[in-house]
Amino acid sequence: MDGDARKTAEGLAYLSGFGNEHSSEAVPGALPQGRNSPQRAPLGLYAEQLSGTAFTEPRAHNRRSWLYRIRPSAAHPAFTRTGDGALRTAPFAETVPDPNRLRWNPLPEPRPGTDFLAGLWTLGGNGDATRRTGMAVHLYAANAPMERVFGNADGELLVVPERGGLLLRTEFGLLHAGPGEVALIPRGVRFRVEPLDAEGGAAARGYVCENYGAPFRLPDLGPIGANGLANARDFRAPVAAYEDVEGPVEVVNKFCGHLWTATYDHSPLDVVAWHGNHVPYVYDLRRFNVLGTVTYDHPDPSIFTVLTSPSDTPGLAGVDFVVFAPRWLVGEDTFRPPYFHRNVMSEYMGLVEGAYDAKAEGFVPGGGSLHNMMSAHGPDRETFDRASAAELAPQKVDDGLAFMFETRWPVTLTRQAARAEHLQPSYDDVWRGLQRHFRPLH
Ligand SMILES: O=C(O)Cc1cc(O)ccc1O
Ligand SMILES: [Fe+2]
Repeated sequence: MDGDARKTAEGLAYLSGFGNEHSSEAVPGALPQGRNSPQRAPLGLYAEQLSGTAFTEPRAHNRRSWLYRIRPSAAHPAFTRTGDGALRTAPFAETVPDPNRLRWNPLPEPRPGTDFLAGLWTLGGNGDATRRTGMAVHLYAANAPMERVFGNADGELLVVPERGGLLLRTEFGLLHAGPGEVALIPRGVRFRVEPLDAEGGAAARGYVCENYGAPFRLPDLGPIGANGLANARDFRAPVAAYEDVEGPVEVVNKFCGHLWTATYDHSPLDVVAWHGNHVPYVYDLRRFNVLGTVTYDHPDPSIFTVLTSPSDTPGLAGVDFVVFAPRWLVGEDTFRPPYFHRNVMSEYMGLVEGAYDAKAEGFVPGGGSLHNMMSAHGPDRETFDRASAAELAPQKVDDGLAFMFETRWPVTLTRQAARAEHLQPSYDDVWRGLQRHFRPLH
């Protein structure tokens, strides 16, 4: 059974560790021993493999799981096209890539009865889902539980709640993620989302990075050593839990950018036992071991990488998930906030709570900013003036939680993002009025 499972505050049990060969059974004896495909699987279950990487990828990166389920996934009728709503997928060609610095306010409140899938709204992205490369930035706002089940063939989904918690019912079991945590649903894994406990009946809100490329993994630590940043043991996978439901269940499948639907005669969340490493997980960003300078200068934000999806070029990520978590700043003779810069990578940033140390105003929880490849950005005028004059005592930055999806290619906007009412009209103004201070000595 799940001897190593630990329960959290929400009463859910989890298995700990990133990339582990986990195993779990909701009914004792459901998991075959010594082989994956016995002639007859225990308890009359069907055995099924779910591959997240090619069979032949190196063992260190290979992802697959074995599922023991009431019906095989193959037992379903044909899918037919359904509306894509506000969901868009790479390649993104609705607009011309924009070199401007852009910033959005939060999404408007959704209509009552909006579930997580209907509440997904795509901002933009890059690459090509059919080539399993690139990424998309989505936001979500949901005020109703999903009745239907969703699965995404196009990539994995990294969910970053900003307001309200989410209960994720997956083929592998239940996960809970609230603001300050992230949840990852691997490619192809079916799930249903229930928004929980957003205050005053407000919609649950957040961000989603859809990663078409190689599955997110922990970054190498190089000279940092064997510990630090996100520690593997803090990632939590669910324990097996299944629905034994006979009757119509709608299953929606995102495939190469479009939504397809089929009505099954049973719930596909019918996995009684499983083992493997292609599994959903949650991670509490407050566990991130933030490293930084103890001498001088502002280090590059790569030291804040939680998860990375590598490309074929060593050191070049398809997308990195980076978190700006509470930390001490002690740099001497140092401009401490993020520096002015132009980056070959493209940066989408969001805010889970509080404020961000490069922006005095206008970058708000639930909103986001995009600084595409080579666009000049950094501290706003107010932050520059304040930090240039600040007394450099040790300072705890603990009034916010920001994050970045940093990607190798420019993010091309969807039409709805380019025309959105919640797109801020004069973001450039935050860098207006930066005074010249140059005084040549002669
Ligand atoms: O633009 C940003 O705010 C993100 C960022 C943070 C930082 O500390 C250094 C570089 C960088 O792009
Ligand atoms: Fe930046």
